[in-house]
Amino acid sequence: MVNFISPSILSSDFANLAEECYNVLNAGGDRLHVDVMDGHFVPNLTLGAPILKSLVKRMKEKYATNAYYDCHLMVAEPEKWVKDFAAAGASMFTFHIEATKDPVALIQTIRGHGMAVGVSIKPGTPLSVTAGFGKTDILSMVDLALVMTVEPGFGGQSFMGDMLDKVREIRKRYPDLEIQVDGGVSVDTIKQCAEAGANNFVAGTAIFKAEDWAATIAEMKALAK
Ligand SMILES: O=C(CO)[C@H](O)[C@H](O)COP(=O)(O)O
Ligand SMILES: [Co+2]
Repeated sequence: MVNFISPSILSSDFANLAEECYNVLNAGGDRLHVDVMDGHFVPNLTLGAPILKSLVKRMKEKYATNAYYDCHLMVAEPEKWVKDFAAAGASMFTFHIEATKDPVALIQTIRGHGMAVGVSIKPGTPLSVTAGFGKTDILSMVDLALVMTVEPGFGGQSFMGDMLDKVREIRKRYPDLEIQVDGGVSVDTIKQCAEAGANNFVAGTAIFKAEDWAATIAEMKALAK
């Protein structure tokens, strides 16, 4: 299975966002993880589709780069933002299972707008919730499952190792599904994530606050093999 390192731009210098994104991809980052927070679903505010749109445009025009924009929507009513994120250039739209009443319809809407679909689950939410929306398990309908390894809302928090039980359970049931872990992932914690079955590793602080981004990403990749 292919592994991805997804640098979380939450820990980048927002005043130099495009340059930071270009540099982190050059340092070996595979996909850009864009944390969208609305001050309701989580107690923090970050960025929305207008900033993503400017970033996508600058990356194309200045750096000739078509990056993969993995957008993690930590928002209430994610349905409201599908159209805007698609228009802004999002590659993947990951919503929280706790934030919607009708994930099946939401998944169809996201796909209808040409984006890949991810579903995310907070630490306190049992995995069984994803099976509670009719006959079909939500995990069988998506491209990616995001297991939060911190309480969503802020970068720089401590990794919650007990969340890896969810990763193991998903991997057992879905051998080919992309499984992302997000929160506190670093050179110290990535190996256990990979061993549990994750193949997509979000890291903000661990990369952007490191002195040598390329060396850190290379080390993370080696540990995840
Ligand atoms: O979704 C998130 C927080 O809600 C971030 O993606 C995550 O916290 C990454 O930051 P760090 O690697 O610093 O923990
Ligand atoms: Co995130």
